[in-house]
Amino acid sequence: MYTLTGVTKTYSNGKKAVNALQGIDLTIPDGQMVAVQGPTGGGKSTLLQMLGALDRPSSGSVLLGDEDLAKASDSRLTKLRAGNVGIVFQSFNLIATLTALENVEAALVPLGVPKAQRRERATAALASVGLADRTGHRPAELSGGQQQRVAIARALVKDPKVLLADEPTGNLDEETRDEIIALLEGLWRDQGLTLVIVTHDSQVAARAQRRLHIAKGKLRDTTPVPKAPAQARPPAEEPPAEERPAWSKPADEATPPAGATAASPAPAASSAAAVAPTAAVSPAAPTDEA
Ligand SMILES: Nc1ncnc2c1ncn2[C@@H]1O[C@H](COP(=O)(O)OP(=O)(O)OP(=O)(O)O)[C@@H](O)[C@H]1O
Repeated sequence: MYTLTGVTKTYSNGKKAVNALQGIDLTIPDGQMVAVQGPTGGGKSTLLQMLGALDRPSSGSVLLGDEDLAKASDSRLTKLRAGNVGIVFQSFNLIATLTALENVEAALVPLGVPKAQRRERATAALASVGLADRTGHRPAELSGGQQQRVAIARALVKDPKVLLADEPTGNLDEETRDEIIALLEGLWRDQGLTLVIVTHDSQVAARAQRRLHIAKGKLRDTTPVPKAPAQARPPAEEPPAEERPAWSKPADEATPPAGATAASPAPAASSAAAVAPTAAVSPAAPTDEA
């Protein structure tokens, strides 16, 4: 689980300081799928860098579990990143001279995984993204969607708890975008990952359980609140005829003919209690619907 409290990030661009994050408070429970949207320069990538332990905040705390990433040493951050977090970028960031298998294996080198295991795990990771038959191809021999699959396999081969994706579909056509999002959703559901996707694409964001919006370094939770089902018109307040005093009954009702039944009470109003926006706050057990 992430707990961010009062997170700020200020960059100094020459003489001018840029407040990229301005007092972010955010909790992300384990296993939640979160989309982060917002205008260019709003602070999305900076937030992702904080979550991915790629950078430290200027102030505030970023807890991953109970470890404060803001206070961890450089070597500890590297370890935390390697063991817990997989990151996928818009531009794939694959090494051009290596095959798909070698690109994925390379992620395990800093973890000290022996060569034979690296090969085995990388082969399995590529199979899990549907590329079992492309392990020997170099990036230039793969389509954009396939390259992104390699990048996803490279992020997942470390068996992370968290997968962060910065515009993962930004360089892809619509059909490939849908395939990659379906793949990420499937991996999220099957592996119980926490998945945070930065995206400009509302259709991608709509798939997430939780939606955040960041502009000028300030964060808002914009998860849509589910609409309560349409309510039936409330029944008249009038009590059933048999409970009314005789003087209030219409003449033909006041003395029912023998054998006639009493008027039925009006149907009870449906108990359409408003549905709370659970997705915005609850831990996100991946569901079968996703
Ligand atoms: N390394 C850096 N040095 C200086 N300024 C930076 C740095 N990284 C980001 N910024 C500035 O911080 C602000 C937030 O940038 P960030 O990349 O987080 O925005 P973003 O929402 O991801 O934008 P985009 O959608 O264009 O990628 C911007 O004004 C940007 O210019």
